[in-house]
Amino acid sequence: MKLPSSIRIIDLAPDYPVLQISHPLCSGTVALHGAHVMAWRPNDEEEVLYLSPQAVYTGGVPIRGGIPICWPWFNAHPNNKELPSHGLVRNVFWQLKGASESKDGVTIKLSFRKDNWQAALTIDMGKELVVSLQSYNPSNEKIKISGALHTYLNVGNIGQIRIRGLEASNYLDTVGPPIVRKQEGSIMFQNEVDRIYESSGITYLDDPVLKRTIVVEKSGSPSTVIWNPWKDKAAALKDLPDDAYLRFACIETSISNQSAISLNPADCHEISTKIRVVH
Ligand SMILES: O=P(O)(O)OC[C@H]1O[C@@H](O)[C@H](O)[C@@H](O)[C@@H]1O
Repeated sequence: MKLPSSIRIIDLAPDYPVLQISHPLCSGTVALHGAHVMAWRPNDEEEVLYLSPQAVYTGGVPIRGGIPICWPWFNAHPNNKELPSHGLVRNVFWQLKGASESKDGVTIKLSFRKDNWQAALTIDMGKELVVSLQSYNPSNEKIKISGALHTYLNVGNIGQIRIRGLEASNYLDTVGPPIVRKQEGSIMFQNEVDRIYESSGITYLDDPVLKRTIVVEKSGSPSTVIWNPWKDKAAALKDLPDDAYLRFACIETSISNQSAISLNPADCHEISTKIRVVH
């Protein structure tokens, strides 16, 4: 495939191709492995996504940071614990289907198919980042899908950020025995946070250290996951520096397993996340 001048392909590791985007409006990196947006920033901004300096670039290993695509289920499989966490597609190479550029940015298209699981991802990168995941049902039977666009956002200091937009939403708190709670006010981080909010609304991450607000809009997604592993869990993750929990918060455009979507034969469902920075 002939790539436009603002996109070039390099091997980050042997047999590990990534697309490097260098456009007048933005720069970024997309791995074919996992159809993974590893980095993105408008050219006048600091990096918007957090990418672990200890991320592993080998087939079969999910990349820590950026935007992992969790699909067709979220976290542990709902009834088969032997299957990989967060689905089938974050640790395999996707097919590159298209790459184009315009004055507004670049568009990259990737696809995945294994048996009756078929998905496509469109990445629009410019002053905003839009990632859209289409799930298809190529089979003759109804299938169920859930998952997440598991976005790691780069922050100045986790202890000083605040997430708005989920006030008054119910959430499933999964730190300890799962329990439903109601959000009071905005979210601040003082320990591990692992929550599935019932919300299809916009969220705002206010960062007084980097002096910016990251706005996350979404569609096709009935739940928003907020995650930070905090100190002990971060230390247990080999592909994350011990103190890296201070540097990111995940706001995940998701479909929880509880609200999995049924797809009839030939049906398609799209979830999409749109990220921008405001000052
Ligand atoms: O370590 P993984 O498989 O990438 O998962 C990271 C986290 O992903 C989040 O989406 C989940 O809510 C957490 O429970 C999980 O720990």
